[in-house]
Amino acid sequence: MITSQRMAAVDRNAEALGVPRKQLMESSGNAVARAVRRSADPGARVAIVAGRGNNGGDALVAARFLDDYDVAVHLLGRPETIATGIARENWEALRAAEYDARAVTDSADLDLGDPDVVVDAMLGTGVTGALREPEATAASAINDADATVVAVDVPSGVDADTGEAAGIAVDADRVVTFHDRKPGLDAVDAAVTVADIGIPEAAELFTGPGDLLALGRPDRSHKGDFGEVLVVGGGPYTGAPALAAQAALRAGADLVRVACPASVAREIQGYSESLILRPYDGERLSPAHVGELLTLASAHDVTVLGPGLGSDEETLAAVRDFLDAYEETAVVDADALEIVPTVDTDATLLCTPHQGELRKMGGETDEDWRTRADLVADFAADLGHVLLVKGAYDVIADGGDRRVNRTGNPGMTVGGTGDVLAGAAGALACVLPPFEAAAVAAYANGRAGDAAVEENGYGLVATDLIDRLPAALWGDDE
Ligand SMILES: NC(=O)C1=CN([C@@H]2O[C@H](COP(=O)(O)OP(=O)(O)OC[C@H]3O[C@@H](n4cnc5c(N)ncnc54)[C@H](O)[C@@H]3O)[C@@H](O)[C@H]2O)[C@H](O)CC1
Ligand SMILES: [K+]
Repeated sequence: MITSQRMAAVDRNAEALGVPRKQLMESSGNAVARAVRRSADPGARVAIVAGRGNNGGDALVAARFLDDYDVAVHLLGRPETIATGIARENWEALRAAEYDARAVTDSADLDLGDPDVVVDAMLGTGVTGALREPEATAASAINDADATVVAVDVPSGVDADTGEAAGIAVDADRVVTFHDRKPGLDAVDAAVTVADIGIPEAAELFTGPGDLLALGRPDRSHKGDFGEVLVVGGGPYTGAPALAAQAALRAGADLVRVACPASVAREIQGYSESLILRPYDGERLSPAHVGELLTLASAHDVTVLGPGLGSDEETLAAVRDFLDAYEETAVVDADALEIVPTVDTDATLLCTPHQGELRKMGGETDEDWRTRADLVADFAADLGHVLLVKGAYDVIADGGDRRVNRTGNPGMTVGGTGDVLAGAAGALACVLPPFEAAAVAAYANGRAGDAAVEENGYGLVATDLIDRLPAALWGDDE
């Protein structure tokens, strides 16, 4: 099963791996032609009804694979309104090769003839709302035809994720869907074929520019309108909470506050005026502070728990008490991680251990990233939380899904890059599900580190990553 949003991400990742969309469209079109061959013998009359998007593009390709059929192509709309270059190029190829291909601008002019097969390629995963004209009239003409209806990817008018139709939808006999089954097809009464269109498995397994699409594009007037992050950190160490807080801001959080011991407040403030501190009395986090921390945390979307807290037993007892009572989303990092396996919490946790911390949590790791991915996936399933295990290849797992991040470089083993990652994950977890937030945070943190090394060579320091997070998250794709 794959949702439309994830399909778009995988599509983009495939392109970044060197498999361009036009090649995917050629494979999709070929799969559509094979479905027509399963529906009627050569010589049969095939009416292709193509929309202006890539769903239509797939069928414009299919026409070239059906020369031994009597094919007529009906493009709904003027050719210059075709939405993508790859679809337009396929239209122009049909015209240049003098296929029977006509543009229908008024649905009253749509005449399917008396086809044996109709290919429904009006709309696929790009449909929004009820079918407008001319697609709506075309859909009823298709439904009235005495023909086998082959739908491309999803019957037009059906939402690929829910299977619902906001208005009229094509009633297909067969559906050829691409790469993986769409959830909405379970609600469709048709014979569904899943066609492999040559998307490498790596496009799903490895993070890539497609994973950033889930973020949307904040308009230029302001950074991502994300949410509010509380960093609970500081004590023995003061740089860590400051790095995490600054990273959360640069990764799109609207507001970040740092809850820290009063004894180190001035030192933490010294890292940046933009930090808003909420000091609690004393030198380190202790159970006495947990009540006020829970109140403070309830005014934020996500808590980043751990940077610089230290591992004093009072502090760890406070971490346990906090997680026992907390029910929202928390990124857990550094010394706080060792509490997670034995705490029974209703909170949604995104844990960011390096391999040493993973072992301290009771997890296993391995030098080979494939083995490590299996071990981390199993441990995440036992733990019941999201794991982002840092390494040359970061492994993200939530017990179901898993992803591997390849961005980053050896320079990033320098102290503090983990705090930056935790802060970025905190901001992203305000707007994305924790698994996606972890994958995007790992990808962006590594890309920021790669950009820093590209510009300055090695000798990277954690603060070099912070300023590069916005470009890594919203910059032009690779
Ligand atoms: N993801 C993959 O790996 C591949 C997908 N392919 C095919 O691409 C379509 C998705 O294409 P897209 O251009 O994003 O959208 P559609 O063609 O489905 O529709 C967009 C098109 O339709 C118009 N539109 C939207 N809503 C309505 C409406 N309610 N009424 C009328 N018109 C509507 C919109 O304006 C656009 O013009 C996917 O399904 C696959 O078939 C690739 O080709 C192969 C790889
Ligand atoms: K369709």
